[in-house]
Amino acid sequence: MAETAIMVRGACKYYGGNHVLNSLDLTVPNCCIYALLGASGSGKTTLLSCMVGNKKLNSGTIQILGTSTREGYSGPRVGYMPQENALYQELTIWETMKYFGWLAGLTTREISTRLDVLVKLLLLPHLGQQISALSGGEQRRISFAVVLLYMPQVLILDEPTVGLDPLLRESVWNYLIDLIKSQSCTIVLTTHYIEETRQAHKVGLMRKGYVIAEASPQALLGGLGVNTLEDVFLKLSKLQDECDEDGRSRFVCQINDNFAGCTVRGCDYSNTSSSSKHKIKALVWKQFVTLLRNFPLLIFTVMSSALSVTLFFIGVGHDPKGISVAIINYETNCTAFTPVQCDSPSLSCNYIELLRTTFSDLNYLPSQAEGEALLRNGNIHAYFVVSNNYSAVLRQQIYNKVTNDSEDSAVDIYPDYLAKDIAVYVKKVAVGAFEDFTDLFLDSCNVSTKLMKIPINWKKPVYGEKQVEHTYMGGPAYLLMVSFCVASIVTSCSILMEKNEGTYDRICAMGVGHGEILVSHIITDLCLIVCQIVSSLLVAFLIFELPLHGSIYLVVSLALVNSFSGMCFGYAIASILQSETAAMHLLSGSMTPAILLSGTMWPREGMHPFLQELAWYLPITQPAYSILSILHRGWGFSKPTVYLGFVNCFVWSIIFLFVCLMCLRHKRG
Ligand SMILES: Nc1ncnc2c1ncn2[C@@H]1O[C@H](COP(=O)(O)OP(=O)(O)OP(=O)(O)O)[C@@H](O)[C@H]1O
Repeated sequence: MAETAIMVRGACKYYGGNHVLNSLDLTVPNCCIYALLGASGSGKTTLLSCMVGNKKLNSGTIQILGTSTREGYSGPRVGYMPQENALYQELTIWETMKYFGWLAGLTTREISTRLDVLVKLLLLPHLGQQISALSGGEQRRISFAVVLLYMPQVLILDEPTVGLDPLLRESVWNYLIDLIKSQSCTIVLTTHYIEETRQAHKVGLMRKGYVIAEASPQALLGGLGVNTLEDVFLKLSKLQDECDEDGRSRFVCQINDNFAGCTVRGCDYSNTSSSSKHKIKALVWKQFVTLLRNFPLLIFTVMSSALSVTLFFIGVGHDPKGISVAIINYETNCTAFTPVQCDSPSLSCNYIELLRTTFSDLNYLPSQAEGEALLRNGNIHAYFVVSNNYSAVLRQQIYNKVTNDSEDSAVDIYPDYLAKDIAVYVKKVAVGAFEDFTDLFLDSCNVSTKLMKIPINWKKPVYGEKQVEHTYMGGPAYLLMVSFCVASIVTSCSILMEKNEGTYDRICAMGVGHGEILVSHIITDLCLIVCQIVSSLLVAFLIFELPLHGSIYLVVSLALVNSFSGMCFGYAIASILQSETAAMHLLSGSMTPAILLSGTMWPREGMHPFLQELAWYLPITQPAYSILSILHRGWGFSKPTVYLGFVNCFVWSIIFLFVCLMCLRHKRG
């Protein structure tokens, strides 16, 4: 077995113009504690992240136990304790240990046995306590216990003793020294407590992007003739600065050192490893436990689509109510109601009575000027003006079948066209009421009602009802839109939260693959999505009686594959971006055009030809046409409109998953 546990050669890492690692060399022999010292921001964490494979070097090599980290993560042979605690706040201490233990391939019994030792060593709190309820220091100890639990061959610890009291720090150091002796493991750690590294076998001093000296503490103290490691650091820093000022080649202090490490016998604990199946099982278990711990959020997530669909069915597509309309009737004041009579001098009252069935909020005004003022102030939606000899002229026009150019037989309507939908509705009601009124009038005069009919016959529609409400046309498409958006939000947030808590990197460093993490998320998120779809469809069909002429299986399958493509979109976003806020911005920025162009807000036929073409291939558009055809036309899978909806979802899912996997593989910053 190799005598060098970790070998770093010519490591370079930069962020823009900031050269954090500058051709750094470092050698960690087996069976030693290697303490990496350096000022804050000197690049210690960056180096450790590159060692465990969470970050990629721009150039240079890192070998851990003979394996290059460029070939991937080092797996459970290498344990990593990141600087942040990287724990799941919703889990209890015992669940945390079980989860990380399972990922490392331990059985529950082994976890329990080892935990007994760690509880005593690190004075861990009661195992049933939730991580979120622990203090910062307690969480730090749990984070440390996690890596000691599965006892890898190489432990990489980023500030393991920060936040611990001096007594505890001492017992931790004693434990680490015992580990080296009993398990012949190798430990690399960083710390800001310089003096505690006297107990390390080797100390590396890092400054300006590289290691300026690397030797045992005794050799460093003796070689530089000082009493403390603080003084060693100070002296070497000054020498490095002088060297830089003189423009000499870069400063490296060579110190003779006898520490040579040992030949690894092999760690008792380190030969555990977990199969993909077990890792996915552990990941899924953890996700379900965390979901259930956030029960109100879980319920809201599941019900959010159903809630939006409910609001859509209640609030969208219905005829406007409570429209306020004013009447200025110069013919008569309509005090007494009389049925329609052929020779009536107040036919306008009969027409107004028919209007009143729709416009219950109908006010009489004495003059047109008052109507105009009310309309301009936004107090009414329209006003109708009837001339003083309306009935006589209308009768003459209809009954004598003569064309009359007089305006007196017309009711003038003044609408507010800024509220265009309402103005159009007022027009529809006014025309409808007039048709009913002329029917009644002609009947009373024993004249055929056909006399006043427009010579167009609306026959029974091929699909749908004559009076179909927009709700039933827009509702299903809206359901798909909402479930796509909710799915992408849920999935992107679930991954990004894991990334930001540092747990993603931690489990990757343990050898859990991106694919395994993705599969586990797909399993959990799919369960959520199924619940969402079922609740939304139940609301649509059972409460709002959405008509269904086709196969319910096709509707459910389409809703599922559409949400699945939304999930994949969420994964792609989570793999490209780093924060939930950025993901929310991208989601809203990309979903709004997709929704606008989907044809549910406005027919695609009304768009610019280029947009029409583009919109057709976006997510949601084809599925929206597909679900409408299944629901209202009763079409089956053999119809292109139907199967293209499914094809669209599959193609987008594959594209999003591909983007996601590519980004996760190559984006190690
Ligand atoms: N993702 C990143 N993008 C840009 N700069 C980064 C990134 N990560 C780290 N850096 C920069 O790299 C430098 C080294 O950071 P690093 O966290 O490795 O320092 P450190 O020695 O571990 O500090 P500390 O002891 O305070 O933890 C810092 O200047 C930091 O701003």
